Amino acid sequence: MNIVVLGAGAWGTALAINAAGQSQSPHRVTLWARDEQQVARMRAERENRRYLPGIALPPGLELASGEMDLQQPWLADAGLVVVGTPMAALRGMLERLVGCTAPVAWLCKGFEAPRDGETSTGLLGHEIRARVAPDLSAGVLSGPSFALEVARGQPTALVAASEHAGVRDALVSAFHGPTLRVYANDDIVGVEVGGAVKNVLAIATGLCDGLDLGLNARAALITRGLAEMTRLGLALGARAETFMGLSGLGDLVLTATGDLSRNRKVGQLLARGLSLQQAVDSLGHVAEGVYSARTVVQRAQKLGVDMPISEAVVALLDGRLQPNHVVATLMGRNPKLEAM
Ligand SMILES: NC(=O)c1ccc[n+]([C@@H]2O[C@H](COP(=O)([O-])OP(=O)(O)OC[C@H]3O[C@@H](n4cnc5c(N)ncnc54)[C@H](O)[C@@H]3O)[C@@H](O)[C@H]2O)c1
Ligand SMILES: O=P(O)(O)OC[C@H](O)CO
Repeated sequence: MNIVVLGAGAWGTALAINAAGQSQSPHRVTLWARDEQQVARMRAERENRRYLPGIALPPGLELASGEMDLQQPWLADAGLVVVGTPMAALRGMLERLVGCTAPVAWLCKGFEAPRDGETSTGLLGHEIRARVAPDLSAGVLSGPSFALEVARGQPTALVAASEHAGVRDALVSAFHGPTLRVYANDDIVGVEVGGAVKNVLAIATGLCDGLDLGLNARAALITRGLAEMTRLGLALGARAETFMGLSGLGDLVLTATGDLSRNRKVGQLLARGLSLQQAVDSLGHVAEGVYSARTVVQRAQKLGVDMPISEAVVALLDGRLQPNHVVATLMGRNPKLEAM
């Protein structure tokens, strides 16, 4: 299969390395970045030092830069197009892929920021696709996966979610291999809600751990976070069992506890007294929870869904709640039934 990965950040590069680097890989893999200088350096160094330092690009991995449109020769015969940009760039990429006949999958996890102020709320990837490129066969590749571990070939399980069987099958054919298991799921709503909300919850557990509040508190945040993620997902039409899977519980546990997480790191840095801007600037990578948190809460409120942890994260990010008051605020709420 001819696989094209658009966006050479940490995750796009890691997946491209994985697909191109398998011994006797049946795939031809092209990694595209908009930054021509970055691609020139990657060609010279055979490494993506800015986003994935210390990992060699396999000899067979091809690199491309410049305009991204369907006329480009490296895109014309693609069997699968993977969009590896942050959520903020997904709409623009899908607009440029209108007319593409190959399956398309994005890797980003989050809600797009609202587009016209107070009147709209941010969208998940499949909702953007339905508006700008309804004829594309598309889906998402998600699940618990730190880019560095995938690039190193450490064992990982992902989930390919789409309403189109052809997209799920293409993702499995492209990436399932000795170190990656790719499961298929037709509940794209559930998979996308899990991927978006876990980033917000990881900010909360990063804060909790940064303040040394203990393992009990972290377990409580993860468990009650899973409950609120599930409530939002059900209200948006997802299936409950998806939240017990890779993109729900799996990615929540990884991101909320793993020190490779950028979202968790934001919480830890806020606990140390850094401002949000300082925390975001120090990462050098996108932390989608920072941009999705408000939308998670807005959409939950519109649907009448209670999401107290996400609300506390928004208050923290907005500066309305001081770091050392977040967990006390959550603990101070009235008792309730666990099932609610
Ligand atoms: N890093 C991970 O471990 C990981 C794992 C799973 C999912 N994700 C998700 O994948 C997405 C990308 O994450 P990442 O870690 O690769 O981010 P990153 O910050 O490492 O890199 C983002 C890349 O996107 C490029 N980009 C930004 N806007 C663009 C545009 N308009 N056009 C083209 N390229 C653009 C940047 O130049 C950069 O190369 C995020 O939504 C993230 O949540 C990341
Ligand atoms: O580093 P984070 O917090 O963006 O998380 C990366 C992946 O989404 C983990 O699955």
